Amino acid sequence: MAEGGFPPGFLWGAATAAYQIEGAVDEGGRGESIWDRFSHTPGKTRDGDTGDVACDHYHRYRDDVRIMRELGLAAYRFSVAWPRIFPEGRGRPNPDGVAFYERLLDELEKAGIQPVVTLYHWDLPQALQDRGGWPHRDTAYRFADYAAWMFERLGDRVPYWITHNEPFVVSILGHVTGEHAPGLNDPAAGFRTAHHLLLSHGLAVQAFREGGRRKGRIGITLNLSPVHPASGSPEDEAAARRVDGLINRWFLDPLFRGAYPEDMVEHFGRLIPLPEASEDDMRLISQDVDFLGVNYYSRQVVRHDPGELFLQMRQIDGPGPKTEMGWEVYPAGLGEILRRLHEAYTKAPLFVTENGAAYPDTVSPDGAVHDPDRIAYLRDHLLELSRVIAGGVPVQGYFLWSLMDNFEWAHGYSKRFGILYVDYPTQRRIWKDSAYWYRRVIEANAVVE
Ligand SMILES: CO[C@H](O)c1c[n+]2c([nH]1)[C@H](O)[C@@H](O)[C@H](O)[C@H]2CO
Repeated sequence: MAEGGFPPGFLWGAATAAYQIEGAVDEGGRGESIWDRFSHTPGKTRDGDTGDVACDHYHRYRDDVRIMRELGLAAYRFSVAWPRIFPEGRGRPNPDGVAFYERLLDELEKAGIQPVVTLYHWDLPQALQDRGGWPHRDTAYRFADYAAWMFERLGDRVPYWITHNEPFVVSILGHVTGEHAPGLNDPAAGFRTAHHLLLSHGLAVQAFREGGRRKGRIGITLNLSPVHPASGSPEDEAAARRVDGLINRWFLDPLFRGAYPEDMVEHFGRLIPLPEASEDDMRLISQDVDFLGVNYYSRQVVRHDPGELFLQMRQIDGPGPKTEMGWEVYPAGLGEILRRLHEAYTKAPLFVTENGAAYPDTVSPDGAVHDPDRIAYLRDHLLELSRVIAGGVPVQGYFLWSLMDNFEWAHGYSKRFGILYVDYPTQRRIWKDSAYWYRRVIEANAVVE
């Protein structure tokens, strides 16, 4: 392939998530999620922003799919809101809930766009949280029931299923730092959550396989980052290994090696009561997947800090330019992580299921949204991706985060990741320059200027 080129059939997509774009939180029989509860809790989100309306995608999905078709997307990654399917998280399914997703699938099918469905992108039914949430082992089995019901109902229409989006973020930000729903500060609960998320993934894979030879493929999406020491000192290198041990290896090792990383079990075991990892659990967790999704945004740079309780480390800024999230622009990290996965963890196909950047986009007097920094970010990461694929790593698709500006969790609507600008008061979608650019990339199946 020429520099910047991609193989024939490479899957060009964009990604979103239910709570971040749908709105209509009280429509169609939807039950409350932990993000409804969290975002309506004073002080939890910037300016008290909530996903009550978001991008009103629940009502505007036809127009949004039309834009996807005009962009030339081959695939669209979205998540199903569990509380729309099972308002109480369990029991009787809600026909109006699944009907919304069937209408969305109809539009995608008419547009020739392949659906990539994430079953869990953080919006746990509040009713399950009230019964203990992810720290409670039973929730893993409720997820498996939900997943099995979805496979039965939509299995013939969905070519790619992703069980979970970023179990690290759900576990640590939701249950240890408290920045995300349900807002707990309980490390033991965080590690039980991580185990039960992985267990629920395994139970869902088992249900998918037992449901007969389905047309689709199933995988999981992890947020993965290279972790670099701030200096070559042994202390900083050890700190980097510890952070790598939590962000990357705490999830990769169970999924692909059938066991938690020993160095980290020893490290955390001294601080926190860790959940039991039975042989049966680890066998379920490490079943083969058809693909691995990778969400990549930046690298981590860390130094040793004996005063920090959890990992004795301090994250520091890398020297590169920063996005509006304060994340260093570091395209080489995408190649580093993808090559490491292929060499050390799995020969399964890989998908970049999220990559993108937030910048302070504004609408210019000419009505356009000029976002050269985002185009530069995307171009540099796609050039790196092209090199990785040319080097033999089987990356089969790329999903830009995000199709449109949306509810950025605790940051509310203050951060814009979309290639479509959303004017929230009017809900107008305005193509940013990056949208026109991405359409040209897709048309060329190669990075363009
Ligand atoms: C370190 O970034 C994480 O991997 C990450 C970044 N992001 C994510 N995970 C989530 O999957 C999305 O819902 C966010 O909207 C998106 C942008 O913040």
